[in-house]
Amino acid sequence: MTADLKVDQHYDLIIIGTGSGNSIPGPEFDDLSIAIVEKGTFGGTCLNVGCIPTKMFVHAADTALATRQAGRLGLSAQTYHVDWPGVVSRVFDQRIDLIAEGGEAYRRGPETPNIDVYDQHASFVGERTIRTGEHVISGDRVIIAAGSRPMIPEAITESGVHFHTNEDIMRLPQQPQSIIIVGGGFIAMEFAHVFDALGTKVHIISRSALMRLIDADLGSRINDLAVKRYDVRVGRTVADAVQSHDGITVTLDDGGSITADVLLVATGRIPNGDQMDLDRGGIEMTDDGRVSVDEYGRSTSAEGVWALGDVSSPFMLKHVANAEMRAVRHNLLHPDDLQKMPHEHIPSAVFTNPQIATVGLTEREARTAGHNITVKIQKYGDVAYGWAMEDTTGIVKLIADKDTGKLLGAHYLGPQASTLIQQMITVMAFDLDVREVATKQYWIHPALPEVTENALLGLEF
Ligand SMILES: Cc1cc2nc3c(=O)[nH]c(=O)nc-3n(C[C@H](O)[C@H](O)[C@H](O)COP(=O)(O)OP(=O)(O)OC[C@H]3O[C@@H](n4cnc5c(N)ncnc54)[C@H](O)[C@@H]3O)c2cc1C
Ligand SMILES: NC(=O)c1ccc[n+]([C@@H]2O[C@H](COP(=O)([O-])OP(=O)(O)OC[C@H]3O[C@@H](n4cnc5c(N)ncnc54)[C@H](O)[C@@H]3O)[C@@H](O)[C@H]2O)c1
Repeated sequence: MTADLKVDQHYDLIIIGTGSGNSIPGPEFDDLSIAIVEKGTFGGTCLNVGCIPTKMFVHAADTALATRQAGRLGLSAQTYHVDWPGVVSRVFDQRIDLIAEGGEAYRRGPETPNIDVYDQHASFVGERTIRTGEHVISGDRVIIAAGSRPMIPEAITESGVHFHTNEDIMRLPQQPQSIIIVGGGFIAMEFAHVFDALGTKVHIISRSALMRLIDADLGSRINDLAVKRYDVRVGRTVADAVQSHDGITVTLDDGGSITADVLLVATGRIPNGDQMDLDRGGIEMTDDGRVSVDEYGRSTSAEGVWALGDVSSPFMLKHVANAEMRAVRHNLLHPDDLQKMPHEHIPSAVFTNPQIATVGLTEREARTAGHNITVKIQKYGDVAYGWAMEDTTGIVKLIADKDTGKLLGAHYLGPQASTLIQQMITVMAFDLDVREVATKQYWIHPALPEVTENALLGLEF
């Protein structure tokens, strides 16, 4: 396949993508020649346009919203001014961009002399052979860690209007007065909170209910809360869009229309394998567009090729990409002692307001799986710290197996959900019996985890 190709350089290892892929080469790899190929900004999605900058915006938004809601605590407070360019500069100029630049300089510099960096798009031209810009390089082993990109509905691309995604919305030069967000999942919910809390009028258009895959008891509350803050159009999609003096006017599939300053598209993400001529490398894809790997991260069709993270994983989350990276790194170093990709009890959190966090099965999934279940929904407002916060909407929902005492699912909607859930992640990871978890440890009084304690005590066996 590669016989008639002139290969400029051969490496022991090629890594495509510097998100989680960049964490593979540690000291154990110092005696290997390594090529890292990154066509975009060093550090990938999470660092540059994903998890980290969004949460830096969310923290500012949480502060602004807490100020807006301070009246319920008997305080009179107000956010007088949002210095949007200042927020953007704090996030990017003072933090993110420095980290990305430092990461690239480190890989290009004298500390990692065994590593060459290529900065052009990589595509396969043969078995474990890649073209990147003018170079053709080959490797004994290749790791595809090329991530994913935003999926844009055809009606929007065809309309020709200027739209934003997570890749540029956080670098807008000025805060918009109004924004249309298309999508009702993780990204839409986080940005809707950010913009609304900072004073932008938010319109959401979502084909499905907001957070469609969440447990139904949380889902109904999330959707009820959202309509109080945003103009929400669920069950709708975009039929057309036009640019005008006033901004962008989107026509919905029911004939309605919305005009706003800017348009943000957050309708899901596509793994990037489809842009890499994988077939020329003999690399199979799954029906839903991911690089096909076995439970150890090896390509199911191409010897010596591995994949990890969004490009191959069923879970598009950074902690999963990192965990898969650790498994693949171990497997490269210990071919006789392979570790499985850790895909059990994967938690996630959405940093909207109120926060959402979930691990394990929803009630419906637990019932469908045939478990004999016990369920408890505990309100934040029924524990002391919930009173302190005057919380009226937060809940914890726990689902356990009545026969075994094991936790099947934990779902939080409310302040600090992403932190509170960590105890339930531990319970599932270590397969603890919830009856003991409730009673055989101290719970600090009157701290917020008492909401979890009460939920556990409320499970009936
Ligand atoms: C707005 C947003 C917020 C998010 N927030 C969270 C969160 O709070 N928590 C969480 O767990 N997850 C979050 N995620 C998901 C998380 O960012 C991803 O799951 C994670 O970054 C995937 O890592 P990766 O290494 O697989 O891919 P990436 O980090 O995307 O890295 C892939 C790299 O490969 C490069 N590349 C792609 N194709 C090629 C090619 N052909 N040649 C050369 N280089 C190539 C890309 O430029 C990119 O730098 C968020 C995602 C988004 C978009
Ligand atoms: N905090 C986090 O962990 C975090 C944050 C952001 C993103 N992520 C990851 O990134 C992934 C992608 O996020 P996302 O929000 O883009 O996708 P998503 O899959 O979470 O949600 C997509 C939403 O877009 C809607 N939609 C799809 N096509 C549409 C159309 N044509 N018109 C109107 N609505 C449409 C869907 O109904 C759904 O509500 C997430 O699934 C998650 O894995 C994680």
